[in-house]
Amino acid sequence: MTLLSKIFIDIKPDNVFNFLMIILCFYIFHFYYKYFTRVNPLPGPIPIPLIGIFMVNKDIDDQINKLTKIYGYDGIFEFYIAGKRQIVITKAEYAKKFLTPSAKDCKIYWKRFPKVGLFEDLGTHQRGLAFNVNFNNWKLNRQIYIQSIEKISNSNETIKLLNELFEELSSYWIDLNQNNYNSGIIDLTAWTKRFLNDLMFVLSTGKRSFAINYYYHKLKNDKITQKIMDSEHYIECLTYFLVNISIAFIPKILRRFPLIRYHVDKFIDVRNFLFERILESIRERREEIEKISSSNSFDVKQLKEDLLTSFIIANTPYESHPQKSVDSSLLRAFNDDEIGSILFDTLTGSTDSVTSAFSFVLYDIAHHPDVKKKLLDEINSVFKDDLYRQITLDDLEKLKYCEAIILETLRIRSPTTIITRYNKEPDEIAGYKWPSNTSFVMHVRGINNNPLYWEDPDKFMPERFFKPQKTDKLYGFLSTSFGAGLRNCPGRKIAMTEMKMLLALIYRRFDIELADMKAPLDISPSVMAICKKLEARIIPNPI
Ligand code: HEM
Repeated sequence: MTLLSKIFIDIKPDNVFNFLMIILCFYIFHFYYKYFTRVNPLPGPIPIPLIGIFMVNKDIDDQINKLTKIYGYDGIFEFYIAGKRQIVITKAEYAKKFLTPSAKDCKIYWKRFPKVGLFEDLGTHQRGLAFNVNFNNWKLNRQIYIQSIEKISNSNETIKLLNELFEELSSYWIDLNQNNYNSGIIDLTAWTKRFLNDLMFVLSTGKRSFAINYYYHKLKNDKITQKIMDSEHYIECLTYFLVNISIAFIPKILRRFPLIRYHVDKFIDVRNFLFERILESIRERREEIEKISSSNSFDVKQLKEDLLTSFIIANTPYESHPQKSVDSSLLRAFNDDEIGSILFDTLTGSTDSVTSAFSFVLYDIAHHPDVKKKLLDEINSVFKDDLYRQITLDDLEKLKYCEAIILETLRIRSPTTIITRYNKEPDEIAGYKWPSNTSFVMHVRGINNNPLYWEDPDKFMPERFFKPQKTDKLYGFLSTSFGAGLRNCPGRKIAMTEMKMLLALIYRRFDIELADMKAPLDISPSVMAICKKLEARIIPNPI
């Protein structure tokens, strides 16, 4: 018997407890020693070791917002999340290096995360977009992504699809209304999420999913087929993944702890299920493309314009715009896992974000009758009495007030709470010199509601966007909700198209009354402000 095993056998439960207590005391001492000797001490709450400062079961965006109001007056403060120091920036001037980065700053502040724990274990940190930590690989993916998403963001086909899906949705709403389901009250967040999922599924994979169909039949207690049920399970998984994304960052050493282990395993199962569904679509589409392209009369124009097709033909002779200024060793066709990772980021990033933003928009309109009146006036002036014709791209162009409402909602409250960046090299920010790998957190609401840049920042005034804003000069765009600089949100155009279309489509034909005007927004306690539900009475306008 070795000396070591003898020692372990001799250990009694009391000794184990004492040993653990000594480690804990040591950890606490070490934590506070590092805290009190940290570089550039900034204002901020004193952290609790391991936990940091946040109540994990409460709206995190709201908690950060309260801290910003207490400590963020100078544009920079600090807080701790799970034992790690975060430098919070609430002044656009200090965030300029992330917002409008020069070529040099791009390289320094390109990283969103230093490590992406679970994704590294799954090997997906070198693929896709959102969690990719390999600069050259990300750059190529991003270039191809921008070209592909540009094609669908403002196309006539996308607008036609939105019109058609809405016809289906409104027929369900009218039927529920006629049958006085739940006294006319429906959950608008639940419907929007399913509508947007069905839309993005077609735009991404060319295939239809049946989430709105499922939801309607579920409410009516109808019999539901397996195919339709699958769409619903998929949506539940998408939301679970996004709401619980912080699980991916739990340090490896903690992942097997009894309570944590269950959540980590569930998170991986959900992620694998979503990924497998995407891989299925890729395999099907590859077969279709091979079949069509083997014909003698094949013309590239015969191929569909969805994202999946664009990724499959990227870096192949079928691609119309070959990629430039990227690492030439990467110029080969994507394999299934690479395409899967890009589509995965699209499907997880596009449904709950737009759903929540749109739920906030509906909530704000309901609480501002003057804004609602102006919105209805604009809709009436564009569509006159013709409420049933398809909305076109030209109509969308004219809906300027609609757009201003969305921007104002996103300014006041966005689904995006924070935007993170790590500096690859030591650098100076806000007059302080920071070592490399400092974690910077741009607080979206902190900048979007800062009185330095916005007149009456707490007031809901869509009209403000008809005048130039101070922020135009600072970072050249109106809202930091979609992130900033080199790594900003590539889906912002399609997100705005979806929300403008939905606003016009809904208010052209329906009136919305919130079920409880006094209720605050119902937000999940997650790093992203995901709206859980928005109950409202939806009343068809008299024809
Ligand atoms: C209102 C809706 C949306 C909001 C508020 C939003 C916000 C954001 C933010 C803040 C980021 C990080 C930006 C940064 O770090 O600077 C981001 C990244 C991203 N978003 Fe969105 N987004 C929305 C909709 C969409 C949609 C509709 C899509 C896809 C169709 C999408 C796809 C992505 C992707 C792929 C990334 C990762 C980009 C990269 O790492 O290069 N988003 N989004």
